[in-house]
Amino acid sequence: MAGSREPAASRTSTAGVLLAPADVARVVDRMAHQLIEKAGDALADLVLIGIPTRGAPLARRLAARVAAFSGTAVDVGTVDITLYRDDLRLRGVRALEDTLLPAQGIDGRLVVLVDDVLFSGRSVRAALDALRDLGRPRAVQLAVLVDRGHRELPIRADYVGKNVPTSRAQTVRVHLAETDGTDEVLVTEGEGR
Ligand SMILES: O=P(O)(O)OC[C@H]1O[C@H](OP(=O)(O)OP(=O)(O)O)[C@H](O)[C@@H]1O
Ligand SMILES: O=c1cc[nH]c(=O)[nH]1
Repeated sequence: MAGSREPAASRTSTAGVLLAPADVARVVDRMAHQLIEKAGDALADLVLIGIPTRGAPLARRLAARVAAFSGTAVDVGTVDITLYRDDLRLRGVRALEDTLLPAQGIDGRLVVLVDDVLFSGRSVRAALDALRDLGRPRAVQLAVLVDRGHRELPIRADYVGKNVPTSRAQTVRVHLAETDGTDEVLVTEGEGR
């Protein structure tokens, strides 16, 4: 019917477990294959830089899977975005995280920023600002396990594990074995991030 719309309920996810451990493993493997395919001959130049907290173990996992599938070792690192956030004053004091770069650095290389959730895009913007102080990559791309929409900046991911339609009132929680004891992605109601 002209002008008809999907009911609102079908445009958001139902609260609960969105990805179980096996799903997370499958999604990470798919992203690793996509990284290999898109990097092509530049695979040896690839550096996966995780955004703490959970982007860091995610980057290490992706690197391990890329190496397992391609036979090419991939450099990993982490970038602390704490002091680059535009909501520093709103969020209060947070401990600084590690910024760890591979020995070769990032100049002239293909850097893929890795995070667990992409929401407003402000964490990624902060990571881009932090990278600017660390070197000059040939190109920077973005890989996220979950894109939940609601961008507030012109930022999009090059690799998305799962697109999850959400309402603003919902929260997406990613748990990883390294930080939380298990792998899962949850959608919860009403935490209002
Ligand atoms: O696109 P955005 O609106 O910036 O939201 C996404 C960010 O939010 C979460 O981090 P959070 O700041 O909650 O810290 P954490 O990683 O330490 O949990 C998540 O890990 C992303 O980094
Ligand atoms: O739902 C959200 C929003 C921002 N960051 C998260 O980790 N989850």
